[in-house]
Amino acid sequence: MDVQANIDTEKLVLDLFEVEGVKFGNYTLKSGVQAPVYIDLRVVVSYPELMVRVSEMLWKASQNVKSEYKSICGVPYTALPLATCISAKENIPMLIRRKEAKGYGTKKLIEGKYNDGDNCLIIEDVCTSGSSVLDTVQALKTCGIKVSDAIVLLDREQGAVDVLKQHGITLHSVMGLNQVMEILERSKKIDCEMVEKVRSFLQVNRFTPSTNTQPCQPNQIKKLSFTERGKLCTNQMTKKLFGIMEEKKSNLVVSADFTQSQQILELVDKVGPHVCMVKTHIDIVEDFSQDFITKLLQMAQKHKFLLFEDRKYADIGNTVKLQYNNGIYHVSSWADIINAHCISGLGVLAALKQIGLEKNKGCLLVAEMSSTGNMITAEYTAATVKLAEENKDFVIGFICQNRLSDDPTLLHLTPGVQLKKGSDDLGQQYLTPEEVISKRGNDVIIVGRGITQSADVINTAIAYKQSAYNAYCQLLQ
Ligand SMILES: O=c1ccn([C@@H]2O[C@H](COP(=O)(O)O)[C@@H](O)[C@H]2O)c(=O)[nH]1
Repeated sequence: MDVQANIDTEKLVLDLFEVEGVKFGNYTLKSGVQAPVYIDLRVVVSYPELMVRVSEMLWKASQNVKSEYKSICGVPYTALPLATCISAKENIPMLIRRKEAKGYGTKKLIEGKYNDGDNCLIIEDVCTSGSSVLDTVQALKTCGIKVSDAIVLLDREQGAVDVLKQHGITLHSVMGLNQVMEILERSKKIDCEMVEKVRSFLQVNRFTPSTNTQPCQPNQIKKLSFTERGKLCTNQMTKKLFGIMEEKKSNLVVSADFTQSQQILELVDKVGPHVCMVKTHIDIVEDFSQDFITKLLQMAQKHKFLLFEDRKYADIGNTVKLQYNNGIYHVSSWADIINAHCISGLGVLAALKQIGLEKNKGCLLVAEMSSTGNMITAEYTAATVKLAEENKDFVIGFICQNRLSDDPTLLHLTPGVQLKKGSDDLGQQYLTPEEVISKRGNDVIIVGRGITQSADVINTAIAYKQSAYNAYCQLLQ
């Protein structure tokens, strides 16, 4: 690094420290991990001179990029104004990645002009694992745009270089966290104790490139208890569910797939003390009545469980809205949780949200299915996970077969569970509770016929509950 670059970096670090862009203390990161240092470059928009300086340094670092590129794209949101400054000053076209689910208009993931096969340079403010860069790369790829390089102002040096390399992307950084620490210690802004604390944090908390493209393995998942995960949630429904699971020591959902309301009520009264949730298919009930719903709600209160209507909404937004709120079932009036396939686009989620959000309801996205030959692809699952991560105000997790997201505030609920591995004669496939929780790293088992068709419903429910909860406890050790 030349002398001038060193001076510029040092000044920038001190200025960022002054405006609290770099902070020390005890911070909970997105992954749920506690960190002694937090970098928050969102503040630079309030200091235009600083913002220009940061963008100039990013541009300087981009001079090391060997590949040609047609445009730049900032990772939303913090790097958006930085990319805008570079684009305007250097006269290089910019692309914008749309982050929110947009249920109307052109539904474009990427705004701006581009051609198939164009190369785009990514601009980012801070890199930890490289996952935010990869999200933007994925969105660009969906539109036929290639990415070979990314520029970041501050690399936290926790493994992003290797993770991105595995995806064919070279990460160029203006500075690393260790360099930031050296500058701040030299300038007496922090003491050597803090430097040591951050260094050992960086050593222990490293992200490594995955060895395959399969969903993350349980041993990669942070060993947080349901209570600890509940504390990280801002979504009240997720928080509530984590609380019930811990209090009742149950990560069991029973699927009450009976066609007579009395059968359901009898089942629910027996298994209620042992489950965190009861799942219904309300449209198979032949004698549906408001009185049945009233009694079901009373049971839910008596035994402290949530009600999940497994309707799997999948139509266009307007229809879904009517299905959720109207008809004879008025699902939104009694079900705490519903679920949806996002096959028809973002309108489904937008519609359910319009009704459910103000009633404090939760939604699970169907990301994988248990049935043999189902047509869900890896790309569809990945897109569903992204949608969930971007809509956590309403989405509480997934219906899935594997752990799909390492976000501790998203729940993974798995149907297709019996005490013995097997299948039925209509394509349903069963895994054991241990396989689902310990090996695959999911949170909750959903059991239907394994319990409902047993001669001893109560003791069978207890056996499933203990098996799933013990598997969860073992993961924590
Ligand atoms: O992929 C999926 C999604 C939902 N289900 C539902 O779960 C229960 C399973 O019942 P079992 O009697 O335990 O087979 C049922 O209500 C399904 O509609 C699923 O099985 N797989």
